[in-house]
Amino acid sequence: MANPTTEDHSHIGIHDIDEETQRQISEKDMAPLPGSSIHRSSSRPQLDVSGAAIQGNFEEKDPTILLPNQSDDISHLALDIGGSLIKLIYFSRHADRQVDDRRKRRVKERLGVSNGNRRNFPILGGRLHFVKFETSNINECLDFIHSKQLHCGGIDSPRWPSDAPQSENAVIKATGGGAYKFADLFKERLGVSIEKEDEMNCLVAGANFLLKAIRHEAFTHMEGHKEFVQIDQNDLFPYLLVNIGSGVSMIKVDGDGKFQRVSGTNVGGGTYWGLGRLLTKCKSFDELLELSQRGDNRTIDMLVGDIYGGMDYSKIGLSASTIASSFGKTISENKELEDYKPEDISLSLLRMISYNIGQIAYLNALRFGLKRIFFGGFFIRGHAYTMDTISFAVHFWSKGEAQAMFLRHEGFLGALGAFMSYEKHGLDDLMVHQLVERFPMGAPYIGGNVHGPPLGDLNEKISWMEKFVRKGTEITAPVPMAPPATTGLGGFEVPSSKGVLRPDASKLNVGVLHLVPSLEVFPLLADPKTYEPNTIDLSDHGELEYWFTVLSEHLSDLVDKAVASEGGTDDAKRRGDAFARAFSAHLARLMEEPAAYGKLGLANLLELREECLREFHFFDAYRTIKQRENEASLAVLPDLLMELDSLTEDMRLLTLIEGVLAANIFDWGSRACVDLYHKGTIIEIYRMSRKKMQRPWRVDDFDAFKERMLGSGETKPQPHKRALLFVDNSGADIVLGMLPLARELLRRGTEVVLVANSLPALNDVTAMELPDIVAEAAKHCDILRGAAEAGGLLVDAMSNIQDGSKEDTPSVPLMVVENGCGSPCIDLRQVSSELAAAAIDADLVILEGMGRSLHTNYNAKFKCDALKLAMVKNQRLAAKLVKGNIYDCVCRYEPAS
Ligand SMILES: CC(C)(COP(=O)(O)O)[C@@H](O)C(=O)NCCC(=O)O
Ligand SMILES: [Mn+2]
Repeated sequence: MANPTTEDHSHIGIHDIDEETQRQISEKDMAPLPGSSIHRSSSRPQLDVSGAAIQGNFEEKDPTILLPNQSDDISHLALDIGGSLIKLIYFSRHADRQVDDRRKRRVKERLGVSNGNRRNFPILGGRLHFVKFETSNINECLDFIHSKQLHCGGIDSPRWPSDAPQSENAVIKATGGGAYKFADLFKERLGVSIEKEDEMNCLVAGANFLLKAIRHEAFTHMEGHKEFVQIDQNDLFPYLLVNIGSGVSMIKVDGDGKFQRVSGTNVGGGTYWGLGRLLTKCKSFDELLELSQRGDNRTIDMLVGDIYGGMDYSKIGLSASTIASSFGKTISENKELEDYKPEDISLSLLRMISYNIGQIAYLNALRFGLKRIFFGGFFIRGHAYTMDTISFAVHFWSKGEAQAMFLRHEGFLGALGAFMSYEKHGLDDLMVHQLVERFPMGAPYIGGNVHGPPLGDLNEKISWMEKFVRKGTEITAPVPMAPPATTGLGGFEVPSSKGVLRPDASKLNVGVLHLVPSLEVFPLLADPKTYEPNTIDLSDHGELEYWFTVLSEHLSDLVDKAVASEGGTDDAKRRGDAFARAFSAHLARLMEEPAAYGKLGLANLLELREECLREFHFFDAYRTIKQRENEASLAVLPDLLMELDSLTEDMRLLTLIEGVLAANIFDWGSRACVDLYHKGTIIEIYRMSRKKMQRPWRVDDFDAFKERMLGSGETKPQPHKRALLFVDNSGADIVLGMLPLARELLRRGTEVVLVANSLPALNDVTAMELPDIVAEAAKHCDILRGAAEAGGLLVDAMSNIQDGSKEDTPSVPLMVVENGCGSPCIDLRQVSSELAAAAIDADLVILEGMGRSLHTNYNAKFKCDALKLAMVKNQRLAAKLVKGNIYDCVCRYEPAS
């Protein structure tokens, strides 16, 4: 079976080259390379449609079109070269992993699935990576571009550029002063020309894109507390954009491309860094910032209390601790520069500049009647004190009327804007649900700098992880960053954080953006705007700590499984180690700052684990377990079906639901359950679990569900037209639980769509595995067979049906669709287009399992009838969610809302 990988870099072929050799190669190869440039007939990139061909099925609606002669490379890279920092954004395509999956094609034919709602280039998805460098180390940036071949397509590109025709006209989009200053250097070293884009245009385009397309982009930061703000796309304008770079620009933004620079100040990041360097002898901006963490500005600043003998000046609302004059105290004391602590100077300076910017920003907002102010630029660096001070100034002067907001991709506005100016990629109409932010994985860490994006090559990733280990405790996370420092009330007190701002704290604070054009919002959500997938709020620290511990404790077991799934080879062990380190590092990182990559829920943590496994090429750690359990369960299925068929309709429905709940015990993600599995065979545990199914369950809406299904008294209700069954685990769960339930629905004339994972996660069954399981089950059951045939599921799998008792009665179809994710949970804001298409005619949704119906979606409301079925296999969750105990069951039925 082909591995459904998220990316496949095997074509890169540099596994065998060690790092040192690679470095040497890239050093000596820095002259323009043959093949490093491409044809450009004008400064605007244009599509070369010669030789265009449809990829895949011709009959498909909106098929992918391959342009073999189109160099899509240039749009892979854009830069913002500022006075102190270079910000780089590049795009890597998802490697083409189209498998000849007939199930997919059948589903498309049957359901009329489109390629999402996007028709433009690029039809294929990809990733946006964010990287930055010190401008003074521009060579490091050039090395990076060169080593990843970003100027000619990138190593992630399906087309390796060696055969690309050479031209003098290769172009990279760039903004910022350095686009002018370093143009010759780029030409000389990489053989590419820089096309300059207007800085203000870029800032605005970048900010608009982020605010519209990224779910948790904007946040407030007051008194150390970070809160994400949901921006309504239709109510975004006007706003004030304050970009704090070396200097500060204040821009009134009225729409896309509609803006005016209304003000600015020359007192900005450059002032802090310049003055700070002179006064403290610090060698870098980050060092200066780190120093401020330990400072006390009261030794430098003149406070109201200093003037009023320790008293507040309450008549005009000034507390004793308010700063009356920044640096004012130094005039009255007979001291020299050396007598002051550099820490105190740095803090005082930081506060003075941040406050001043906040105040000027507010005055400009007032001038134009703007309520919202977004602050961006690399001066902020996600630094709590800076944000608190700015927020305080805005809040104070506006008397709470205006609000300062910050952007997670604060430093990349200009670079993003430059990237957007390549007209052909059509990023401008991306929707929030088509972008998935993922944790940056195994980022390279060179000379104290995190270089952000995932490394293309597995071997590289592993050796970086090994390097982390060699460096010992110094590095706890691939992307180290500032602790959640709080600065006390209004940013006026001494920073209270005991944490140390690491020297490389501000390097990166964002994940990798995955562009998945085919994702859609699940159409049956009652209110997508208010939908929140996560049930458990991890902003509660106790909760966070608990789940971190659970995942950490589970880790060694998981590594064993993963390594075994790859044959237990030395290579697998090495990857297993690297995976464990990377995952622990991410956990440590998130423990320090849970909101580092946007709002964090339990579902994100569980998905992170799966992503991390895939990153180290463990594509299906539970493969053997799943196979074993499927076989064992399929062997007893005929007996179960016979037993069910002997029951009355009422009893059968109850037994079926009991069966689903009982079989949900087979969950390799639960510590308690895994311990159980040592105590008996699958069938023994299944029997035991079924015996314990005493009603009432902890949440028990069975009677209401039964009434909807069977009616009461004489009246027989209409059967549902189509049911979507979100299935969970392999083995007994799917074979003895969900399939028999599906069969019952089919028997009653309801079409059934089994919704399964696109990628493996724990022991969950995947959409790719389901057709074979259904085919096996159908060998023993006419209902399943007829329906699977009607749904086009059996065409390949059923060539050798054993019992010849095929009936010709027309049947409602049984189908399988993928859900678009590879996690034990599901975020219904981002599902596959085939699931979205299948949902159109559905009037019943059944969510099964802890991940899909408890951790996520327990509180989700649907436009149609919904049934949530799960066994709670964790004591804490049972207590918290249903005030019950481990192994309690949930059968929650909610009619259409
Ligand atoms: C990962 C899971 C959500 C999977 O459960 P499922 O959806 O298969 O019912 C669950 O196993 C879980 O929450 N495990 C961690 C908690 C524990 O080990 O107790
Ligand atoms: Mn599961």
